[in-house]
Amino acid sequence: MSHPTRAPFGTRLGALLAERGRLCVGLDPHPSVLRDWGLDDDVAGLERCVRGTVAALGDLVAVFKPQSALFERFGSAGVAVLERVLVDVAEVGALSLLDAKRGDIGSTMDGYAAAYLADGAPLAADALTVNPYLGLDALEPAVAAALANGRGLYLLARTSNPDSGWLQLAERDGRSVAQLVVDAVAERNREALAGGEGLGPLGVVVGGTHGQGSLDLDVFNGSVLVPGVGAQGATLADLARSFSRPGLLLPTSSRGVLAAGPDPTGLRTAVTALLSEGTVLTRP
Ligand SMILES: O=C(O)c1cc(=O)[nH]c(=O)n1[C@@H]1O[C@H](COP(=O)(O)O)[C@@H](O)[C@H]1O
Repeated sequence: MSHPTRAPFGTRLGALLAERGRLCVGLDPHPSVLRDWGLDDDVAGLERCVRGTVAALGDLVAVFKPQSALFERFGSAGVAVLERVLVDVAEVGALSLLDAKRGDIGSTMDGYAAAYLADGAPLAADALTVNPYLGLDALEPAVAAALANGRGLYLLARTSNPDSGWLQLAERDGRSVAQLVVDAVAERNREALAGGEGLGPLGVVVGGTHGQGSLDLDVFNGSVLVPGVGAQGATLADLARSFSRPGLLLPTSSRGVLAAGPDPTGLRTAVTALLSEGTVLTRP
C-alpha cells in the first residue's frame, strides 16, 4: 500500500528524471573537498559545502545523495547538518537518496527502517542504499517501510570497488551473486507494480567502473544507480556503451562535481555539461 500523500518512489523518480535529466549528485564532503573549497574541515565548513551545493544546483538536479559517513565523522553536529540538508533537498523539489548502506538482522533493520524510512523521522530520506549481503530476509523491514511510505531502496549488487567480484561474481546455479540480487529485486518490483508500468520502488547499485559485465538487466524494472562516474574514472559515454539498457541508469558523481565548487556558476556549468553528456543514455 502506498503512502496516501506520496506517490510511489518509482513514479516520483521517473517524473523527475524526465523533467530534469538523469543525474544524481553525491554530497561527499571529504576533508580534501572542504580544503579545495577554501573551507576548514569542521562542521561550519561541512554545512557551507553541502548546503551551498544544494542551493546552487537544486533546480537542475533530480537526486542528491548525501554520504552519511562524511557527516557522521563530526558526530551529532554533523548529523544535524545531514538532517538540515535532507530538508533543503526536499525544499528544492529534488529527491534525497541517503547513502548509508545499511543492512542487519531483521529486528535491527526495523530500527534502521524507523530511522530513515518512516514519516517524521529526522533523517527520513526519499530512498536509502542498503546492503543485501546478510540475506534478503534481513532487509524485509526496510522493504516494507519503503513500500508503505512511498520511499525507495537501492540494493548493492555489483559495487564499484576493484575487488567486488570476489563475492559478487561468485556463482550459484549458474547465476552470479550480483545477478541473484538483481533478479530478487525485479521480482519484488513486479509485485509492487502489480502489472503497472514504469520503475518499481526498488533499485540496484552497479558500479560504473565495471560496467554491466555479465549482468542481465533485460527484464529489470527499477532504477540502476551507477556510482563511479568522475573521480573513479567512468564516463557517461562508457556507460552508454557498456549497458544494454542505458535508459534505466541513474549515474551519480560526487567528487567529480564538487571539484567545480564553491562558485555556484562553476557547479552549474559542471552539472549542465554532465546532463548534456547524459543524453547519450537514451535507449530504454
Ligand atoms: O552506493 C553507492 O553510492 C556506492 C556504491 C558503489 O559501488 N560505489 C560507490 O562509490 N558508491 C558511493 O558513491 C560515491 C562515489 O563518490 P565519487 O567517487 O566521489 O563520485 C561514494 O559516496 C561511494 O560510497
